[in-house]
Amino acid sequence: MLLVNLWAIQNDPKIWDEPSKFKPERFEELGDGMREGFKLMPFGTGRRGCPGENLAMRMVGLTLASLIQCFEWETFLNEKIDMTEHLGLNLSKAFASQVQYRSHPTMLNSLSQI
Ligand code: HEM
Repeated sequence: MLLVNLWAIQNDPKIWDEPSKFKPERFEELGDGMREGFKLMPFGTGRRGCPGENLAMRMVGLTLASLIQCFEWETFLNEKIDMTEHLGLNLSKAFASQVQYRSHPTMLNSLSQI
């Protein structure tokens, strides 16, 4: 079995400018569904690459946009969210965030009909 260290590739400063910074604009020039070669492979690649990639790329954006558009989010006491990474086979946050949310006033009508 071959395990590729994607974390190392995706955090390599020789490949990415300031790899640990949140810079979504670095992907702006990529068209819909286009890849960044072998520099970014969240869905694997080749024959065993993820067949759900196109669906996932649409659903993740749609779900995130819906959550932002429909609800107002805040942390308790307005503390900053700790984005420290927990290193393991999968990358997750080291500390869970506690947030509270309420329906956005302009969305109340639509949400109450779901
Ligand atoms: C953000 C969402 C997703 C991520 C990050 C993701 C990531 C991956 C990765 C890394 C692999 C292994 C690829 C490899 O071995 O090279 C994989 C395989 C697979 N994924 Fe996804 N996936 C996602 C969503 C989905 C969805 C929505 C579906 C189906 C509707 C799906 C179905 C599959 C299947 C069936 C495989 C196994 C393919 C094979 O072994 O031939 N995935 N996925």
